[in-house]
Amino acid sequence: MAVQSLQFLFPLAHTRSFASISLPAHHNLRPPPLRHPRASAAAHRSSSDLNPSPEILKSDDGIAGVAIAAAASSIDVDAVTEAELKENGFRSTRRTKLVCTIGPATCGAEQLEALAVGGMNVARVNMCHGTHEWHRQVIRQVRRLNEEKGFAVAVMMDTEGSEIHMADLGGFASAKAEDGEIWTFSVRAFKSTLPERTINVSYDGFAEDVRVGDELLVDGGMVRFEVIQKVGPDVKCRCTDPGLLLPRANLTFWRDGSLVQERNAMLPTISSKDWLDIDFGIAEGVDFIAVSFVKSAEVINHLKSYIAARCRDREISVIAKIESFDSLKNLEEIIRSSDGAMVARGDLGAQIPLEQVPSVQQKVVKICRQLNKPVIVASQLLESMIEYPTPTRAEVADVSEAVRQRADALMLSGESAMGQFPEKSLTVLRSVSLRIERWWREEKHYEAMDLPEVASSFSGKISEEICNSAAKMANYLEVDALFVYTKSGHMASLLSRCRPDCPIFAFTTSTSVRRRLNLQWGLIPFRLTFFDDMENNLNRTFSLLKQRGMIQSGDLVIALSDMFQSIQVMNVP
Ligand SMILES: Nc1ncnc2c1ncn2[C@@H]1O[C@H](COP(=O)(O)OP(=O)(O)OP(=O)(O)O)[C@@H](O)[C@H]1O
Ligand SMILES: CC(=O)C(=O)O
Ligand SMILES: [K+]
Ligand SMILES: [Mg+2]
Repeated sequence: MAVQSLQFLFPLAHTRSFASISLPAHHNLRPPPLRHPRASAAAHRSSSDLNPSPEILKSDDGIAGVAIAAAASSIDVDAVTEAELKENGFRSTRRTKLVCTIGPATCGAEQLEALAVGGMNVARVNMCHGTHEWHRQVIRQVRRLNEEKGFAVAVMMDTEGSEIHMADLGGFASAKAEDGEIWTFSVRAFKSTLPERTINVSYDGFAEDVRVGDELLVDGGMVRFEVIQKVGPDVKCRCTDPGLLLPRANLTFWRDGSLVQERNAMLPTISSKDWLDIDFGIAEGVDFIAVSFVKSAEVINHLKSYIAARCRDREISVIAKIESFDSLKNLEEIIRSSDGAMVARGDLGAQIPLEQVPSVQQKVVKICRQLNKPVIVASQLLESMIEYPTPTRAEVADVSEAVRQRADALMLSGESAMGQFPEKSLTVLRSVSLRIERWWREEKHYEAMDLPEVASSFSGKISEEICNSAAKMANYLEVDALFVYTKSGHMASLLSRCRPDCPIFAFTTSTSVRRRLNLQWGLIPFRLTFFDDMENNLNRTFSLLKQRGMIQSGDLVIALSDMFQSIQVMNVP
């Protein structure tokens, strides 16, 4: 095996510090091959275009349907990635991850499997809707699919939060508000059916807080009303922008062009109902908890210590949803304390003027990258596909922009939860991501982003330097893949932060770390039992991956490990 290795052996407290560079004698330092043959072959093969092409996920042996056992001697591979790798080659695997909100349109076993085959990396359940029983079924179904069919789909639970929202629509899936119609928003408890054109509101102080003349925005402005009269607990409003009212839609009210935050500003970010949902999520083993309407870092820290005290053997990542006016005031501090962030553009667009949403998105994506936190861009990416089978050109441009910003993940909401074309929507996200990523690589559009140091310890600094250097080397040498052996997943995420040109194969010992890595840009997570030495790990990985046809002799890889703090460059034997 041709190996060049660069090792930084991190000193334990009682050993002496030294760094070594070892090169096997037979191997000369030579200029890099201009283009690796495998890489150029892959680049010429079209991975996919805008036309839905589900066949890219099928392989000759129908791998997506093959069960993969988790024995100590084997490797757990995402069946979908495996098929994508075989089909498209290393360089053309998708780097942008995809999150799908699960709802009535996608909660069945077959629909969930279709999403997993279509490239869903994370399934999101929104606690604003549905019962615990419903959510439990979905979560268990995802787990079953992972176990039986070799997927590595992670589960994200999204809290309701205690902002003001409408109640259910008395059993109706939606209601149409027409221009000029008078609707009543009320906090009264109606015993039997709701009177016509009446909406129940979740927040008791509603009628006291609003004033005649205020503008009421449903779902971030999808429907608008003007408050015309207050009668006790009832608020009469005239519809000024018609549209569809959906159950439990968010409500905000504006006065003289500014968002009104009266007593509702005192509502807790995590309500008592949210705490019950969080307990439920912990018990069901979710991988991520996304916290709605985060206002400060304290709430994130509080939740993290709550989780740490309850799950000793595994971790749950806490994602801060950036969707409130207040979150923008403490943005950096919130992101720093969290394990990732979501640009939740739906509610965000109801709390700040719409024209500010794109710049906030760009800012959040950038801060997350700098602080090494995964970031999800969410809401209305393909909104028209709730009803229609093709996206608008503007939606495709929006998706492209998020991919171009190199966000870790894109999310479907209503498109997959209750739309008519969930799988097609996912196909559009997948093919636009692949196409834009490839274009970006071909055009060599590297943005020079300063990556400030994030490590707090000396050993952390070494890991960070190793990852930064390895990513640079990978681009320069045009290697086929970076291999990283990491127990905690940290070194994999540091590599992902560099957004290298080649995919990152992340090997980890834990299925839970593996699922959580599935949210991060460019990472292809595998589960593997580690040996104590790197040589054995590499040899076994090569032979397992070669057996599956995922790598070939001669492929050029750079391997890193957080156990040995080393960089090795080699051709697959
Ligand atoms: N579990 C569910 N059961 C029923 N309907 C659901 C469910 N999850 C989502 N939906 C439907 O899909 C729509 C979009 O989902 P989404 O998760 O974006 O919710 P949302 O109500 O807009 O809130 P959020 O701001 O938390 O995203 C919802 O408005 C709802 O109509
Ligand atoms: C995703 C979400 O919560 C929003 O966009 O509001
Ligand atoms: K929510
Ligand atoms: Mg929201």
